[in-house]
Amino acid sequence: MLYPIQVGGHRAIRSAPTPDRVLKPLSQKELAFYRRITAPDLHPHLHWLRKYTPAFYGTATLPQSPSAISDTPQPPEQFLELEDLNFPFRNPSVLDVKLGFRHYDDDATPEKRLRQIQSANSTTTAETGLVICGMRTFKSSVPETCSKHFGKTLKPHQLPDALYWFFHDGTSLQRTQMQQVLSSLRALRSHFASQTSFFFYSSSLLIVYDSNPPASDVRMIDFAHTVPSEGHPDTGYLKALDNLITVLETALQLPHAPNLPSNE
Ligand SMILES: Nc1ncnc2c1ncn2[C@@H]1O[C@H](COP(=O)(O)OP(=O)(O)OP(=O)(O)O)[C@@H](O)[C@H]1O
Ligand SMILES: O=P(O)(O)O[C@@H]1[C@H](O)[C@H](O)[C@@H](OP(=O)(O)O)[C@H](OP(=O)(O)O)[C@H]1O
Repeated sequence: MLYPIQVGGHRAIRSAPTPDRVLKPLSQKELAFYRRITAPDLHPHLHWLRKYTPAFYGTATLPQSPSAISDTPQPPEQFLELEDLNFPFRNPSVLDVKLGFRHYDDDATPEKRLRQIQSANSTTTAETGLVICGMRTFKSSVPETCSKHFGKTLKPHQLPDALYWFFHDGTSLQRTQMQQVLSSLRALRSHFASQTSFFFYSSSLLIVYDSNPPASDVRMIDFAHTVPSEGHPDTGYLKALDNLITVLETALQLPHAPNLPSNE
């Protein structure tokens, strides 16, 4: 069954048989990353990563859905079984924001590199290292969503407006959850600043909150292009994280509801 609260991404997440888990289509680099950070011999300097990523429960296979265009039986599909980050919340509002200025790894073909560079140059990524890949938020108990296409139409100066919109539940700005998220981002930043093990290309933060009861969570997701950095810091991700903190601080100071481009 398709997972009902997917806000970003280009491949369908599935609901897992266990209710607090999701299934994400498997990619080898993402599997390698989760195996590395859950390995018993992970260096203690990297243990913080386990707190800021979904719990990993191994791999799972599902039979392929029958194809409309072929009678030939297809091999079963493989998935990563991950903690469902929305599970603890009653009405989760969810934001997927991609961090970093470079969204391809060294294995990308020249064509893919060019596509990703052009995409970065035409969005908020080029200036801020941030691009909104999707969100859903409740306005007076009614869910509203924004696609990645909406995120791509934003100009850098509109990012605080977009976060204000995300954290406004139709009645009031959820300042407590914004402050909680800011604290989590600052804590993540302090861990991240000393890591020299990975480049997190094309990785996102999933920010989740609820109005009632007030609660929030911030996790790193999407490691399909996370690669060993062999002693080098990921300065692009760190700069993007700094910018996200500034954007959220600015959103908290906005005097009134902002004007945003229409989500058509
Ligand atoms: N562990 C999780 N718990 C809950 N929701 C999740 C989880 N992982 C992913 N999602 C949902 O699925 C979406 C897509 O996830 P993800 O970014 O990992 O996919 P992707 O297809 O690799 O993305 P991209 O197109 O950027 O490469 C997220 O925006 C989020 O809504
Ligand atoms: O968000 P956008 O602008 O749509 O860009 C896509 C996004 O970067 C995906 O992560 C990437 O898939 P992979 O993670 O599988 O590389 C996809 O590559 P693709 O065009 O090769 O599918 C891009 O098109």
